[in-house]
Amino acid sequence: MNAMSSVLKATGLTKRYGKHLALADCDLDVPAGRVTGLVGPNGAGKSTLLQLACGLIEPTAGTLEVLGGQPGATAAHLARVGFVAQDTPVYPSLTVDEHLRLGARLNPGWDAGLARRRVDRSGLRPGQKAGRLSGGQRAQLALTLAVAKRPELLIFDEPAAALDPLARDAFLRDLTESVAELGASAVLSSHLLGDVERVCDHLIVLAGGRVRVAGDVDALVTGADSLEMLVLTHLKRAEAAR
Ligand SMILES: Nc1ncnc2c1ncn2[C@@H]1O[C@H](COP(=O)(O)OP(=O)(O)OP(=O)(O)O)[C@@H](O)[C@H]1O
Repeated sequence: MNAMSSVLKATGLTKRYGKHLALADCDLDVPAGRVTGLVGPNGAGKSTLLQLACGLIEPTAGTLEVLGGQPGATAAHLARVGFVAQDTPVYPSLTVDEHLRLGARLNPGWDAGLARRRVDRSGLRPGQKAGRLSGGQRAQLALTLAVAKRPELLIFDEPAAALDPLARDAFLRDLTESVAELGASAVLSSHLLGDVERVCDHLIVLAGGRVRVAGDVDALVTGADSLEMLVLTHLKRAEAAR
């Protein structure tokens, strides 16, 4: 378990695409050792925040520290973060085994045993081309590639959205187990509030590029409130304030 107190710390974080303001002056402090759910309507800025956290794009203003450093600044920092992007992209013409070999070559901390165990357990055939995998199998492969880096932080952008209920159940169980096994932290964006309620113990609600609420789920969801009611209340409030 790492001793760091924040995995993600944003101060005045702002991202513009041309004239469009995707994130506006966001302050965030995501504690280590949590599974954080990032929720919000379409276009809220969730993918933008996660891409900034992976160093795929740069902020327009403000700062974002990930694991105490600048996202994606060095190969060593990249190795500490595992990212599973929306639609869980893989290389269609490479086989499952070739993906694992590529992962081993690109990542200094690659855990070949862990990767092999996950592939066996998910029933993925080593010789199968990734382009022929089902959505659920592709998500399992993408999760394996992210986890076998043994990152300190796993970032997931709606990874389970296209999965059937059984595949989603297996994927979420796997995700939770992987985070626990690694002693890692995770940030997961999702529209599926039931999934968030099941796996997350910290919550960020984004709407219109602004942080509407952030905190531990236990502290935020009190009394008769459910996580779904809490999120809906904040989203309706944000909508009314537009
Ligand atoms: N590369 C880009 N160029 C221009 N505008 C962009 C770009 N990427 C995102 N946007 C805009 O920024 C805003 C935030 O987009 P983002 O993808 O971060 O939202 P999101 O919360 O992930 O949405 P969804 O739930 O639909 O995936 C949207 O209005 C979107 O149209």
